[in-house]
Amino acid sequence: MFEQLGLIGCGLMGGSFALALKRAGLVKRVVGYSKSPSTTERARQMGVIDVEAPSALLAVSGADIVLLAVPVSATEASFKAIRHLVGPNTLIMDVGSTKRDVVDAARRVLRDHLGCFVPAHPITGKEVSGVEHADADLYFGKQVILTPIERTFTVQLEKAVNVWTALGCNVLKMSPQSHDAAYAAVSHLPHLIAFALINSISGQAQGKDYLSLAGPGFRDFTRIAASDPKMWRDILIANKEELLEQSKIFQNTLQDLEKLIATADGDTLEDRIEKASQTRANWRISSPKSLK
Ligand SMILES: NC(=O)C1=CN([C@@H]2O[C@H](COP(=O)(O)OP(=O)(O)OC[C@H]3O[C@@H](n4cnc5c(N)ncnc54)[C@H](O)[C@@H]3O)[C@@H](O)[C@H]2O)C=CC1
Ligand SMILES: O=C(O)C(=O)Cc1ccc(O)cc1
Repeated sequence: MFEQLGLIGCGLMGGSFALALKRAGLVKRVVGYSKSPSTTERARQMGVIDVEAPSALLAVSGADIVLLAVPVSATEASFKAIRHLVGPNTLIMDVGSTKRDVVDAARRVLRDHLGCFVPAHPITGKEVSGVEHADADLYFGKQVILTPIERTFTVQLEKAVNVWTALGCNVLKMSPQSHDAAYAAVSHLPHLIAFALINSISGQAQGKDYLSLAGPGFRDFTRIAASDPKMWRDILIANKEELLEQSKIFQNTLQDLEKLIATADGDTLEDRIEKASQTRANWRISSPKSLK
C-alpha cells in the first residue's frame, strides 16, 4: 500500500493508472499535476486525483510513488522539476512509448536518485487522449515492459513489478535498446504508415470521394491514424534511428510486392500473401497466462 501517488500528467495513461491504483486499494491519496490547470481541475472533478498540485514538485512532495505520464519530450523537464524532492525510497516510473531517450534523460538529471527510476511502457492505450478517456480497466490483462538499467535499485524494481502485477499486467523486462528496436517495428512503423496512408489518399483531388467509399478493412487498418499528433510527433522523432531502419525494410518489402504485381507474377505474389496471411492468422496479443 502506497501513501501517496504523485501524478505528473493527468491524461489518459496517468489518469487510468490513478483510477486503477485507487480501485485496487493500493494508494491512500493521489496528488496530481498537469501543465494545464484546467486539466488538473478536471481530473479532480472526475475523482481521478484527490488533490490538485500547482507544480510537479508539489505533487511529488510526500509521495512514495511517482508516475510521469507526459509526452516523452516533457520527460527531462519533469525530472528536473521533481528531483529535489525524490527520497531514496521513492519509486518513480514513467509510461513513455520510447525508452532510450527517457533513460538518457533520467541519467542526465536524476544522478544520485537514478536508481529510484524504473522505466515502464504499458502496451495498452487508445487513439484518443485526455483525462476524459481515463479508464480503470485500461491496464488489466495487458503487457508492461520494464527497462531497468544497471543502476536501478532492486527494491524499486521489485515494487514496480508488484504494482503492475497487482493491476493485472504481465510484466516483461528488457533493455531500453531492445525495447526501442521492437516497438519501432510493431508500434511506431504501423502508426507512421497509417498517417502516410490517410494523407496519401486525402491529398488526392478525388481523395474525399475515395474515403467516403471505404469499408471495415480500411477502418481497422487506419484507426490509429486518429492518434494525438503531438504525442506521435515526439515518439517518431525520439526513436528515429530504429524507426527509419524499419521504414527502409518496409519499403523494400513493398517494392518487392510492386515488382510482382507489375510483372503479373501471380504465383510468387500468392506465396507472399500466403506467408503474410498465415503469420497474421497465428498472431495473438500476448496476455498473462491466467487470462488467456
Ligand atoms: N495514448 C496511448 O495509447 C499511450 C501513450 N503512452 C505514453 O504515455 C504518455 C502520456 O500519453 P497520454 O496519457 O496518452 O497523453 P494525454 O495527452 O492524455 O496526457 C498527457 C498529460 O500530460 C500533460 N502534460 C504535457 N506536458 C506536461 C508537462 N511538461 N508537465 C506536466 N504535464 C504535462 C498534459 O496536459 C496531459 O494532461 C506519453 O509519453 C505516451 O508516449 C504509452 C502507451 C500508450
Ligand atoms: O491505439 C492503439 O491500439 C495503440 O497502439 C495504443 C498505443 C499507443 C502508444 C503506445 O506506446 C502503446 C499503445
